[in-house]
Amino acid sequence: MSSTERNEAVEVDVEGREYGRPDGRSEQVLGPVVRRRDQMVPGTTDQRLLDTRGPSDWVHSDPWRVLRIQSEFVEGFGALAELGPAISVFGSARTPAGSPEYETGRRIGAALVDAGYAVITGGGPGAMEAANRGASEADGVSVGLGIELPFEQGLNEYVNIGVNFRYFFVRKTMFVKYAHGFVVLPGGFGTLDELFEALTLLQTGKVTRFPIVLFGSAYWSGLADWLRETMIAQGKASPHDEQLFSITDDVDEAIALVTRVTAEG
Ligand SMILES: C/C(=C\CNc1ncnc2c1ncn2[C@@H]1O[C@H](COP(=O)(O)O)[C@@H](O)[C@H]1O)CO
Repeated sequence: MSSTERNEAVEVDVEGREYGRPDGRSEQVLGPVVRRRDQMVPGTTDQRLLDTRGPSDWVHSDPWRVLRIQSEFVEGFGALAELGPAISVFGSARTPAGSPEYETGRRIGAALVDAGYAVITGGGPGAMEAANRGASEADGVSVGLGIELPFEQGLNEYVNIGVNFRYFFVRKTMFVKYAHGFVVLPGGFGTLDELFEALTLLQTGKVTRFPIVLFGSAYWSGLADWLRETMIAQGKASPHDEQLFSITDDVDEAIALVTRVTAEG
């Protein structure tokens, strides 16, 4: 005897599995959707989620990447929304632990905490570790926004809130969105990328009142000279764009400069 003969509401799918309601009612509830009589479909939503096997190449497609990107924004916003006032500190991943530059980063991290700020870094080694270390040793909030890189790497041990990102551009949004300003220690391409992202956002008015402090005049003055004498002199930026950042060698002055806008309200 077939299942349809046993019970009118129970039907058989193409693979011979029974579906429909065994209590005799021809109705199917699929989440918010109700299906009745000949609109009923085999199985449940959970069964289709858990039981199905099919092609998997869609995980490498752009629509799926869009969802992954969206989930990074969701995770980042969720982790950082309640952070309170914070400053992002950038600098070279290659700054050796214990070097004078590293110790300066550590002092800056601690001084920012003493001034009432959380410290956000890229969560990696070198200058990032130094700033996180100073912040954590001062019992402050020490945030590391890590990035997936082609080689094995974890968040430095001084991070006490960490979020790992796949996409650089999502991570860069977090550095700006959750900080009141940037302190930039000597660094390479990664540091310049973060610096110029902020400068571009400021220049184009996408962010306002966002102090950028370059720490270390011996390192940064060559760049500042080139910006003034070549880029601005040849009309590729405006003379007032030079005022989008400050340069200092003094930790206390760096903290005063980077927190000035916030302190002034
Ligand atoms: C080079 C090594 C590790 C790199 N690991 C990084 N981890 C997290 N964030 C990084 C890393 N490298 C670059 N960044 C980001 O760019 C900035 C530093 O780049 P730079 O080229 O060294 O200036 C930094 O602020 C990060 O946000 C092995 O030691």
